[in-house]
Amino acid sequence: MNEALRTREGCLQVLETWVAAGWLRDLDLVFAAFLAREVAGADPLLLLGAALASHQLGRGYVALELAALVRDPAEALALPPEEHALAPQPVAPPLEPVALLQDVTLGDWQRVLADPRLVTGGEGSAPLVLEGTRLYLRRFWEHEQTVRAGIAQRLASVEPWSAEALQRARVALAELFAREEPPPQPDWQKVACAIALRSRFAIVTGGPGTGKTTTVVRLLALLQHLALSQPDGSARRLRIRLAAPTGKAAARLNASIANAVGVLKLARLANGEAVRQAIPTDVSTVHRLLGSFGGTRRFRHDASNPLPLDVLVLDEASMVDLETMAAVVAALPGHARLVLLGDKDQLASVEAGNVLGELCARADDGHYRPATREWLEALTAEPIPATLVDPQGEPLDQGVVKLRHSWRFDAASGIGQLADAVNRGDAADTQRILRAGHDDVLWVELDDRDAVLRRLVLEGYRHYLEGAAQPPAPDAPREQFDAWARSVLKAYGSFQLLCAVRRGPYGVEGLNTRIATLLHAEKLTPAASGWYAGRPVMVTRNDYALGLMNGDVGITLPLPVAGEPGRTMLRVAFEASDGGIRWILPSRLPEVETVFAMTVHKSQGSEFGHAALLLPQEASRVLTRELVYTGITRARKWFTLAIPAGAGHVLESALARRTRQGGEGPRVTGGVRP
Ligand SMILES: Nc1ncnc2c1ncn2[C@@H]1O[C@H](COP(=O)(O)OP(=O)(O)OP(=O)(O)O)[C@@H](O)[C@H]1O
Repeated sequence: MNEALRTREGCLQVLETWVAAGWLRDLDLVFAAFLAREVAGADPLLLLGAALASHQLGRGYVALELAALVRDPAEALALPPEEHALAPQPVAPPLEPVALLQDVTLGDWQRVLADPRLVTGGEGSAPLVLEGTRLYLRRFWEHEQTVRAGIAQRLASVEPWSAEALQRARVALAELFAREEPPPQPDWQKVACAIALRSRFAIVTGGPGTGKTTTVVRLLALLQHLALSQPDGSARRLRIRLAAPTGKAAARLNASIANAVGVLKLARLANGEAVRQAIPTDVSTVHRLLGSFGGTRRFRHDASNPLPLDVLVLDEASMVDLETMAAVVAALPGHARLVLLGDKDQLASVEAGNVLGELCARADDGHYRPATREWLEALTAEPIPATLVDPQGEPLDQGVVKLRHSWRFDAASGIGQLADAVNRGDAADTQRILRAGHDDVLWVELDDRDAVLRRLVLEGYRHYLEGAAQPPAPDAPREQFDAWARSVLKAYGSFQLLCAVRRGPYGVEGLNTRIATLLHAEKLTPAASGWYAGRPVMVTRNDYALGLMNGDVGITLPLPVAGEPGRTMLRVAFEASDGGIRWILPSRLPEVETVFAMTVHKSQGSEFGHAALLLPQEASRVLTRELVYTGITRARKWFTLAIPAGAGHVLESALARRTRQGGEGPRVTGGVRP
């Protein structure tokens, strides 16, 4: 074993050099040092394991997968980080994990982890938990248990239905899905409603425009109709709440739900209008729903003070991390239904835990048991394909449904086809679609002198910047300024440049500076740095006092100063979820960055008329199939893929690499599967 692993001091020293080089967080080292102090004689390798399990959390993995670590330490830990080539180097390069761990076997790990003072299989209160070959920090193991138990309990709630109740549900479903034009068979939206009706837990996953919102509104109508028409005097209105992980996602769902409720065809349901009135359209963020205490991890609603509701719909669930999901599940009353909506193929949350991706890992193939199929066919009269039936299907499979038909992108649409090819990791098909000359998909090569980039951003941003330069008359009422800000924000939202990485010439940091300079040179903005009218900014940290969340985007605009005619002052205009405009002084916004270019990660939960994805010159670990897919699916009407000259291989390598789903890398919530 490496010399450094013979003593605790040696081990901690290596960790210190890793922290100094920016490879590990301070937190990871502090955790290992704390355990070294608290437990006399703890093995140095065990301390290393603790620091690495903590490091993995910082990377989004809820556990350290020891088998993967032994197989390939550099890949399993992403150390040394690839971007370290771009960062200033410390004087002496640190010892690399590959060298440190080269002769450490799985057996060595298992031996040192058999120290019940620090590691158990879950019992007691030791700070680490070992489950199989996965090493957890206890808190995250507990979160996994909470989610697993909450889902299992709800899935087990399948109760026999009376023939009368089944008949009422069948008729109501048929009414809700009655159409002039028959949809492709089976109608997965209808099947999804039947699946969600059967137990208290369901996931509806699907790509963009497959009708997740449409489906959930019909499901809520169905549930409310059944509850309101209970024949035995127990009729009552269900308490339904809608939530999404970010303010932006909540605002978007708010608008689409309101629209979908408005167009619901309920005339033929006995209590149709009462049902419509009983479907809420206001969507809150998960944090607001749970009642967060400022920046703390505690919530007002938890197991001891459950949420007062009967049905919770959680949209954009792919962005929900394990800790948040555990908080949601813990705060649900036992009888409540939980319905998750999201696109399983998108990037997972930045925080630890790819919950939706893990839960939907088998969704493509259904795995419905014959009894489930029978129930679905009886209720919906839709034929369930035999290929999706599996007598060995797991309980979780019975609660998951994938919508398979896009209503937004028809078969001829380039965006739909491209998203599908990327999702399958089919490089040849992706190339073919990019070159096929679709109206909605463009492929461009970036040059050294930024001529193509210039054209893209001028086309994309000119419209909103010209709007930003034409404020109402200084004495116009505030409402006019609000309306102006709303129109500028809307125009800004019609185009977005997306980056895969932060650093390097095609990383978000460098690009934002270049684009600001470029727009200023074109006289579209009054300055290229500092605060200026038209500067778009993104909040980078939750600010509970201001009510702004990480990821919120605002635009800097001049606003007249009250009582001082003719004088204006720059403010940043943010659109609130109710459509109102909030004008915030720039000096009150310490944590913001310019956002002409945005990372794909930050763009999750948003959509743009035209999205342009810029790939970097080099392949890297962060460039994955899910990232490219997420970038493409941000586009509603047009998508542009921009690749630096000579970097065609970057796309191919991204398609061949998956993030945290399946594959060889550490799995995240592998234990969630009941
Ligand atoms: N069964 C259907 N028949 C006709 N049009 C539909 C149907 N389902 C959805 N649509 C239409 O397709 C579009 C997308 O639907 P919806 O917003 O429900 O999808 P989504 O999966 O929630 O989309 P997003 O990608 O925005 O999350 C909407 O315009 C909707 O009216």
